[in-house]
Amino acid sequence: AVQHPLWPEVDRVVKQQVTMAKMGIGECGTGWQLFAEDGEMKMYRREEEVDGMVVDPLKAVHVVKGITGHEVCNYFFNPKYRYDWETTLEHMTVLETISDDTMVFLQTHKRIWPASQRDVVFWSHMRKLPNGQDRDGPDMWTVVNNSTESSEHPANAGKCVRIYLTVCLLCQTRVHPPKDGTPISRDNVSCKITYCSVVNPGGWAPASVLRAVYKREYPKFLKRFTAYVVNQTKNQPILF
Ligand SMILES: CCCCCc1ccc(-c2ccc(S(=O)(=O)CCO)cc2)cc1[C@H]1C[C@H]1c1ccccn1
Repeated sequence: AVQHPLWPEVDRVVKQQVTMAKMGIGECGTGWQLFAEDGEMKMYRREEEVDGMVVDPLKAVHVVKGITGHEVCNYFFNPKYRYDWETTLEHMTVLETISDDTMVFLQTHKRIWPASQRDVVFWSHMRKLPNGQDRDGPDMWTVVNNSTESSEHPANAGKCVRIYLTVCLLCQTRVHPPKDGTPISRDNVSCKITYCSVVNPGGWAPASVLRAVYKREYPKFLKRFTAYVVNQTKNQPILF
């Protein structure tokens, strides 16, 4: 089949992001600080500035009972659910559907005082990853979101400042088969979620404001999103 012009970039960025997401916090270089913890959820960030702008990379690890990696990635990737869990979203448009697992989005996010409102254009790709090592282990699933250009929606043409991001959601399903050989239920599955993101806020915003926003928004986002998936799937057959 004819390749979409974005495909080589999608494939390269997905492989690069999954490799980094698989690395433990210790292997990801130095300077990571734990900045939020809530039960199984641990959030780390590294303080980094590019041209005087805060672009702190973020890495969160969470283990959620009762859901699978395939289910988590479906609810993160599929636009029809996004308004349900993405609280900072003001508007979302699907600019292009490249395939059933690759789409291009335009999103405007709610303004965060005193900074100006932001928007973002990104491709989003969902993929099942071969479970290299232990053959019979459950698969891993990922969604990678990466900023891209759009000639119809040039950066900073309207009221919004364009932000640039790379996000990787990497999910590993864990099954704990019941001792008595009864069929597997949601009590026997859990999902290890690794969420990595680097957001360049585009135009200038005070470092103190950005860091306060990230500190507040990221834990809220991951807790709300995972609770949403648990609630959506609880009475449905398990999707491995
Ligand atoms: C002055 C603030 C400038 C930056 C505002 C802003 C915009 C978009 C985003 C963002 C855009 C996409 C994603 S995603 O993971 O791809 C899911 C799809 O929506 C994630 C986060 C983040 C933030 C920063 C608030 C911070 C923040 C952090 C987690 C959630 C919401 N807001």
